[in-house]
Amino acid sequence: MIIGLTGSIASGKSTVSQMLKELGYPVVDADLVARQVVEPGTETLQSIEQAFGPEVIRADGSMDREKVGAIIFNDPASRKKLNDIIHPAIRREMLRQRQAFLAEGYETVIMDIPLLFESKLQHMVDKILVVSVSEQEQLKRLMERNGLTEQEAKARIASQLPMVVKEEGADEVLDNNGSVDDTKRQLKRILDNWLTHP
Ligand SMILES: CC(C)(COP(=O)(O)OP(=O)(O)OC[C@H]1O[C@@H](n2cnc3c(N)ncnc32)[C@H](O)[C@@H]1O)[C@@H](O)C(=O)NCCC(=O)NCCS
Ligand SMILES: Nc1ncnc2c1ncn2[C@@H]1O[C@H](COP(=O)(O)OP(=O)(O)OP(=O)(O)O)[C@@H](O)[C@H]1O
Repeated sequence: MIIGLTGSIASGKSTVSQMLKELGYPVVDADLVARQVVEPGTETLQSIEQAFGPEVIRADGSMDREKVGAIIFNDPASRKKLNDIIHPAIRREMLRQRQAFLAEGYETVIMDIPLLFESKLQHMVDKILVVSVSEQEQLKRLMERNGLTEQEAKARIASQLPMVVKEEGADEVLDNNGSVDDTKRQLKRILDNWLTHP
């Protein structure tokens, strides 16, 4: 079974993904893949430099993530430009990693994809698990984790589909407003249910 793990920014996907790894599941992590496909020397990074200018490349040849983030989270046209360049490469690499895990004999693979709904990737997975938090908790956690102002954090939240739309598209919603232990309990219950009654 291919399980799609998604949610909104700072809703707790990485926290849940870590729990899944500890339970022994293989995880394809879209945020990690997004870093791999723009490593220095890749064609994707060259295209980004052409589109956004040499100022988004650091002296060591890597992408300046802070600069690119400041541009794309505040401007939908730039976000689309970046997505059009980077998403095909991300999708190819995610499918390759998924195949590799299946070929190794894993029967369940987790695909942690923050933009699963925005990029209409529902077809890539059999079940969708949405990690959800209240708007208030999301804003607080995002500001704390990334050291962002309220305005910067709100711009990032607004660059994705509303939480409620993702919940509506989910097979199961995991409520991550409570403690990490509470989230782990919910996760185990959902997995037990899916894997015993697929
Ligand atoms: C803009 C970038 C450089 C900012 O890097 P940074 O290290 O600050 O953030 P990180 O990559 O860890 O992403 C954090 C979260 O931001 C959100 N996010 C990232 N990119 C996007 C996007 N294009 N649109 C909406 N939300 C996004 C996701 O929820 C993601 O989990 C980076 O996010 C990026 O390269 N984005 C484009 C690739 C992409 O769409 N990644 C999302 C997973 S497919
Ligand atoms: N149940 C919880 N209680 C308290 N803090 C939490 C809980 N779950 C996650 N956090 C914290 O909230 C922040 C966001 O969580 P996490 O990084 O897992 O979110 P994410 O959905 O992966 O974010 P992103 O979309 O940016 O990759 C982190 O600092 C994390 O430690």
